Amino acid sequence: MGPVTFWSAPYAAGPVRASVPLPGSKSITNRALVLAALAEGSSTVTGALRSRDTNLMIDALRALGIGIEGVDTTLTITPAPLTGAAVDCGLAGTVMRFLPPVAALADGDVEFDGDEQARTRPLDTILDGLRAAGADVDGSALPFVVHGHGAVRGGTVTIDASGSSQFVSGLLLSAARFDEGITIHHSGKPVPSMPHIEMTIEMLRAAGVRVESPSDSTEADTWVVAPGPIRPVNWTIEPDLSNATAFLAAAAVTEGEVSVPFWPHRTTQPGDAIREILERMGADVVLAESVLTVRGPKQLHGIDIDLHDIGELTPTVAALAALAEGPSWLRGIAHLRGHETDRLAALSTEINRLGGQVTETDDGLEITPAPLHGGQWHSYADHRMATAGAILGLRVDGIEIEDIGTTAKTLPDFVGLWSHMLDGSS
Ligand SMILES: O=C(O)C1=C[C@@H](OP(=O)(O)O)[C@@H](O)[C@H](O)C1
Ligand SMILES: C=C(OP(=O)(O)O)C(=O)O
Repeated sequence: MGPVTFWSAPYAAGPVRASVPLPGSKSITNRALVLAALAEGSSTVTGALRSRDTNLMIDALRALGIGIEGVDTTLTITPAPLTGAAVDCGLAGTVMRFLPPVAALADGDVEFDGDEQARTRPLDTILDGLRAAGADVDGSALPFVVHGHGAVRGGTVTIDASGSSQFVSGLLLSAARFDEGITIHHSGKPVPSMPHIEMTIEMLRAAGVRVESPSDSTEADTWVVAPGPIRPVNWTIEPDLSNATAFLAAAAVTEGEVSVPFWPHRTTQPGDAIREILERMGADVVLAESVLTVRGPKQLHGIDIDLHDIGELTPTVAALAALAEGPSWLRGIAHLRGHETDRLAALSTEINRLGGQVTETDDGLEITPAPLHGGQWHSYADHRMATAGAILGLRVDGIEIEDIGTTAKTLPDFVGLWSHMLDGSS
């Protein structure tokens, strides 16, 4: 670990006005890579995100024997027999939850490890689920080993996926390659981040896999994947809408105007919900000809919102709420305690350090706006904590953000894009 560095978050003296094109979605890129690796022929990925999380996925698949060629955002993936390997998950939920089922199909031992902080992220649910599907797995958290035997039986498994939707997505992505496919029953509190499971299902169907989800059967909380081939696909990746939210928030908090081009008309990305959130908070939001434009109001309203399905947006919404004129309640997000860091604790600690008034509840945050002052903002190796600090910095002079480089998890050029966005502002 290098020395701790702090970045002076730029203060916006006036309204921010900019158009900001964003790189590809982390969630779609990493699903496309996994499906391409398991397909029956070569696939391409165009507009891939290249960031720490996606590069870890690429490195891991290569280590498992998959051919991945190409430069930058255009990749060709050529499946090959899966072999034993060592996989570095970093802090990437998509790598640590999507690859164990792939590893179980390999011939040989696959050793998983990751960042120190990743060792506390929940994994037991998916590793137990894999064992129930007949895989040979040692361990319940990072580091762990999957002893691949070239095939997985599959069948019916019951898991409690209330901690993360990625437990369901991870099993679904590989299940067509299991001898019996898979039937997943969820038993427990509601599964969070359902749009991310929809994303998995849509992408599986695009690759010719037969999937039944609760929305097309009478059985709640049950997903079924039939065994069968995964077709190669030429994937085109949408821009990352969750990363876009920080830039759109810049317009919302400075009475500015920010546009994001190539906004999809229909998407499973949770980031799309920022449109409704910003409107409810008083911003003017227009989607026309694939360009999303947000115009900030004189003063943002507080919001009472259940973010269970779209927890990824919490750090942005918390920053907006801290700068609003009335109180906000962010609910349904207890599972954020298992994200990159305990995001409920991190957001309340850091906003309060700057003079804010945030209380953690059982399943969320209560945010009462208070005059904020400059000071240090700790990132906890969490890309979205760092970007939340940057949003506050636009309105609060003197915020110093620890380890802004952590944004490379999903957006390596955050500083460049943020500075460029501010170039044209007065
Ligand atoms: O499948 C995915 O790509 C993701 C699912 C969600 O995870 P949780 O269900 O753990 O919140 C989300 O928060 C994460 O950033 C990405
Ligand atoms: C929770 C997140 O990431 P991960 O994919 O590592 O779970 C996130 O990006 O907000």
